[in-house]
Amino acid sequence: MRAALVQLNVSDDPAANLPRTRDLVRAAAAGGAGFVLTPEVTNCLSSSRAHQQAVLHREEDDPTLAGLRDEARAHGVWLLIGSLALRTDDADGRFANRSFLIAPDGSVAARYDKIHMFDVTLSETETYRESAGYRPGARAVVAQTPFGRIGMSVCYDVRFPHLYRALAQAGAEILTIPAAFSQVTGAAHWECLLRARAIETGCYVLAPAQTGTHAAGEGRAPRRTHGHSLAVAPWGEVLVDAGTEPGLSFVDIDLAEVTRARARVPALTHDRPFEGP
Ligand SMILES: O=C(O)CNC(=O)[C@H](CS)NC(=O)CCC(=O)C(=O)O
Repeated sequence: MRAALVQLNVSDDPAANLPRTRDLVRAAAAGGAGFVLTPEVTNCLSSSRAHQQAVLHREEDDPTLAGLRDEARAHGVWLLIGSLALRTDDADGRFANRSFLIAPDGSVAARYDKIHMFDVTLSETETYRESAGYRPGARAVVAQTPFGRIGMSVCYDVRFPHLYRALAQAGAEILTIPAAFSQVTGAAHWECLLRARAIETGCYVLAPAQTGTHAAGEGRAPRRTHGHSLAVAPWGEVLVDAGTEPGLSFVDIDLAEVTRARARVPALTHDRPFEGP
């Protein structure tokens, strides 16, 4: 099975982003991919709550979701929409950071709300308060496809290894980790974290990423993301690194590699109870 990682440089204008994303999904299908993956916040990357209020939709009427479901159906591909920023009915007005698995008939096969919120002060000039704008999820999701079971996650989740252990122990063979990783932490941690999650679980890791400079809204410095969409094999080798330009990367998935890695080092079955600390 061939997968394609779509690397994007989205703006804060969902209507401008969608045609570019559709073109890349179409090109991925034309290139033989049966599974296409897009990054976190495929519809809109914005740090301005006011702007998000103006341009974001609910799941039921989100044009990016509708357009990409059409694209999956038109080409008969499985599609992981890394995430969409969506309105919710929450009283506090927070959005959902929701990942979707779309089946080749265009239906929603699974959805996952990002659990861990990036509330981090990287420096005096770079702070993130994701939980102020987004409502965290509270449910881990494994979804069945004809080419393997998918353990879903988003971006900052990658720093919480117990989530991935739970996904793998629940049957996941492919972990999806779509991201909009910051340039600073990406340079320091991204590849290492992704390879560790693959090695610990004996899963493929597919991590489509945002890249480059993004508009940030009034009075804020532009956001910079790391790029380097990555595919990692269950034994830990990097199979594909997309660099920093938007575009497509293809990778072949063979579930026999999952079996082989886990047979060589069956750590996933060696958990032991312990007291303390
Ligand atoms: O804000 C949005 O609209 C979309 N969400 C994101 O870009 C999120 C939260 S700010 N980014 C991350 O989780 C980066 C994690 C990261 O960089 C790390 O773990 O080092």
